[in-house]
Amino acid sequence: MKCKFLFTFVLKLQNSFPIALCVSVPHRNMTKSLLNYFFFYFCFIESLITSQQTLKSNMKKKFQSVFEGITNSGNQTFLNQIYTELYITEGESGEVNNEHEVRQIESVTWKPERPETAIRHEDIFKPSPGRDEPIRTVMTKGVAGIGKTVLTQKFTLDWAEDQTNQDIQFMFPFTFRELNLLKDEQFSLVELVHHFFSETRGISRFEELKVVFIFDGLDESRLPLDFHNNEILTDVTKSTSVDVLLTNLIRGNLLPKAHLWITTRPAAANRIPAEFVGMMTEIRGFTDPQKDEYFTKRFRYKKQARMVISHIKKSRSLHIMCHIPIFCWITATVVEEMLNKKDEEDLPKTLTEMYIHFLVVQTKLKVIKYDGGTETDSHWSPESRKTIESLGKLAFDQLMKRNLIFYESDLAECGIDIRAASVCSGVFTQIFREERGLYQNKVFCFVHLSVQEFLAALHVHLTFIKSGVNVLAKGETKSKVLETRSHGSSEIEIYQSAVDMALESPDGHLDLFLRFLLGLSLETNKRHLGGFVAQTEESLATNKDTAQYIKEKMNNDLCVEKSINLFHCLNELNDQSLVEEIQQSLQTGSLSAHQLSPAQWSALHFMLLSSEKGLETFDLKKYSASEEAFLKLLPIVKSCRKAIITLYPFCPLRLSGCNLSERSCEALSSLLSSTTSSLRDLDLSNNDLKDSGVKLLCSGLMSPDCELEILRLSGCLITEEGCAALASALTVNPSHLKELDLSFNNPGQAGKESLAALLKNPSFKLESLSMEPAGERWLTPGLRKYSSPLTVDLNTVSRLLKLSDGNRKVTRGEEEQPYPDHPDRFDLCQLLCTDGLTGRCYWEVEWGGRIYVSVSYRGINRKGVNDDSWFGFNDKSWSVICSDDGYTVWHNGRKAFVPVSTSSVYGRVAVYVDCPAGTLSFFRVSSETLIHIYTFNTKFTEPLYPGFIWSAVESAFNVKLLAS
Ligand SMILES: Nc1ncnc2c1ncn2[C@@H]1O[C@H](COP(=O)(O)OP(=O)(O)OP(=O)(O)O)[C@@H](O)[C@H]1O
Repeated sequence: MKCKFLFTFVLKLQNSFPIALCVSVPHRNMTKSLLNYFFFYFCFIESLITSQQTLKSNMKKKFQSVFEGITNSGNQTFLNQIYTELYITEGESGEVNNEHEVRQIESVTWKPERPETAIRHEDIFKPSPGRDEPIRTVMTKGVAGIGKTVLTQKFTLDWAEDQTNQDIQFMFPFTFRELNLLKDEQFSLVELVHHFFSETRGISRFEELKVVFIFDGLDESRLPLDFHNNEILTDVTKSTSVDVLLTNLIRGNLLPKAHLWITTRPAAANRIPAEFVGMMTEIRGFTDPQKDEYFTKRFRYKKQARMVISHIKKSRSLHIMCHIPIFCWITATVVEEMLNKKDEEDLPKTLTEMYIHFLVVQTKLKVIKYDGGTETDSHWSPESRKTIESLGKLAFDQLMKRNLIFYESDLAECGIDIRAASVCSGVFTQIFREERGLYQNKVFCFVHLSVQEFLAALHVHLTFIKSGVNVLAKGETKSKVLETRSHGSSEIEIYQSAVDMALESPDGHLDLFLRFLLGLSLETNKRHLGGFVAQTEESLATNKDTAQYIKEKMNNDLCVEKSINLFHCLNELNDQSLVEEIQQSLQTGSLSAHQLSPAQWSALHFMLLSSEKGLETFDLKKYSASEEAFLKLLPIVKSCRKAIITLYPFCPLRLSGCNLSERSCEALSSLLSSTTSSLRDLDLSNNDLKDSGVKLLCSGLMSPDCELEILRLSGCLITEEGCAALASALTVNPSHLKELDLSFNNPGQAGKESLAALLKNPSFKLESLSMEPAGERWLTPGLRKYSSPLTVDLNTVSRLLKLSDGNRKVTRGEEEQPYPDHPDRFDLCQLLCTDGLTGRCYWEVEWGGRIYVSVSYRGINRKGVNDDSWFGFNDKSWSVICSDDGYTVWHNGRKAFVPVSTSSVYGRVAVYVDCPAGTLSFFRVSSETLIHIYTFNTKFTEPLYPGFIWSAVESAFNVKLLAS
């Protein structure tokens, strides 16, 4: 058809309704009908704009304030005033997570595997780099109280206030909680929208509009969401059940161009098949700076904010929990009330303490606000006791059934009638909240799952104190407990059964409950509850027994998460023994893998992860030079480069001389190829990795995600084959590795050439390649390849020492020996060997009695009996003292290590020194195995000389130099 007239209108009526019309009119007569058409069209646009503006204005009113449990008392908290940016990440993982939700926030530091791209909330639908197509469905998961609802609220409010996402024409925020109430109703999609958003009643089609549907709280959905069996529906005007509507909307059968945002707690994320989720995001909570920001916003006075921040930083448990915004709010509520009356020192330090104060604050508020009482009146009136008791029972019963939301019938089961419940929720608004759904149905929930867990634990205590019944016991045992109560053994049974129950739960849903239960058993905490919970006599002894029981459980092979929770439990019981043990070992030197029990391992994990300073370099030898230790500490190795708390992304990984084998290479390879690995510097020297280990490592090295710059493989038993594997891995991934150390291996001519060629090739980043010394000699396993024979320097030998066995054995003599005068001779009972060491050297000696095995600069003082000449007591020498008290390491008069007693008066020690690297290591030798004692890291400025001291006049004290 030929075009006679062509009208082109480009109208921009309103930001979100840009209209471009390009109309060709085939005939002049058609102009009238065209104008008619425009008239109707503009009316339609105008009605859209009006609907949008009314909707925005209503949303502004609805979402400008946030529910914080105080709506009933008339106060308002403005969202924009308190809103603190959250750390949201994009992650592909749609995996089901069965862990307890509160514990997951702690374990974020343990799971840095998933890809991490931080996203700002307003960009949730924007395509991420490398992805062009728009995202239809975004799912955001996050644990209870992490801020999912607040986030969707902020997203909607920003839109309604014309701040962000103005290309979106309509936003429809739904909650599953409300949708549950329409479970048995029939609607078309359009009717459902009209039902909740009456402002849009003038609009009958949404296909051509840019709309966003938000569905908050999938975990609370009581709709079946049966994606497999629900009928297919494509007509937005056809009536059906809400469940069918939702499954079809999510599948994209209805409104395929709409955007969907679904939020959920992690455990329910899999209720929507992964194929219908375009992008998975996760709210990780507040980072450390965001926690500070939250408290700074929350408190009117800066001084108060500073005090709270410094207080929570002192307490590990509180600081971790403040990742969760709702816990920040609980902390702020409690601290605000207490700061007026108490010093910072008296503020709650453990989780249980914090929740007890929360309860006390709420109960006091009730006395003042609702009962007309004053601050000095007792807050534990019979009514408030009764209320707390009923809530406790409800909390416990529902927790055992895993219910977080309760209906009238649930309350009736606990003997709470609906009227009383309304009173509870009206009075203790911050503890128990009443949700009013459509049609005035009432649903109840605790303001946070942790509050339910706390009240449930309180219920267990109260029931036991009142009636002697252990509500955790089943059937017969319950009454047995009642009988045995008088014998004083039943209280501990409660704690033991709670520990067992928590350990049996696969998803840890009783973990926090257990922490509270144990926390409540402390006398100090009972005192905080001031008479509400009676004190029992045997508590102190019981606590000790419970702590012992927990430690025994920790020695069973538990998963990391479980033992971490038990560790928190010990903290609640005020039992610091495990931490102290580890702290002492760390302060004084090294930990041996063979000495650590599983419980101590958890303690070490916990302490490393909680280190406030973070890890700048991870040096495995500091903890334990063993493969077992490496594999156990791998989560920390990973977390030291990606974590919310300790962010040192480029920390070098020192694993030299740690007895690692192929097993570790596999783990390292996956670390190198993980998308989140920011490992740049890896030192694997002096591990017997062999070619097979290097090949495994190469698969990580060639991954496009590996950005390693420095790799040290010196003394790793590598031959031509390993070098070839390295050369081909670098050919695949040539752009990162700058430094490769392959000295003390046997690369052969071919190996040397293949790698040297890369050095010359400009397309490779490689700048430094060390391959000397090289040769067959370096294929001897372990450090013995560096063996160097020792020769006693006869001019240095004290006259108190006697030589025998061709000068290889030295004994403390009873009489002075007639050695000639010499300026190098020691007055002290010690000697030095002849050759000054400058490279890598290793030697072994047998000792008997009490002997110092040392290295020293030649310039050490020879005359007189003073610290200047005594090995280990000046800055020129280093010693390990070997005796039946154990091994102690000394330098410059300072003791570096106090290990457990050896209770043996003779033994074998090995010394390894790498002069250029500045490392000096001492080992105990037990059936040819080297057990690491201590490593000094320093800078040697002169050649080193091996030496020995005999510290007492005992002829049995001797040193035997072992042949290499
Ligand atoms: N970004 C934020 N800034 C300030 N406070 C916040 C923020 N997010 C959450 N909060 C606080 O935490 C409380 C709980 O948040 P919210 O209800 O959004 O959690 P949720 O993840 O939806 O939890 P649930 O899964 O239990 O429904 C809020 O009432 C508010 O006090």
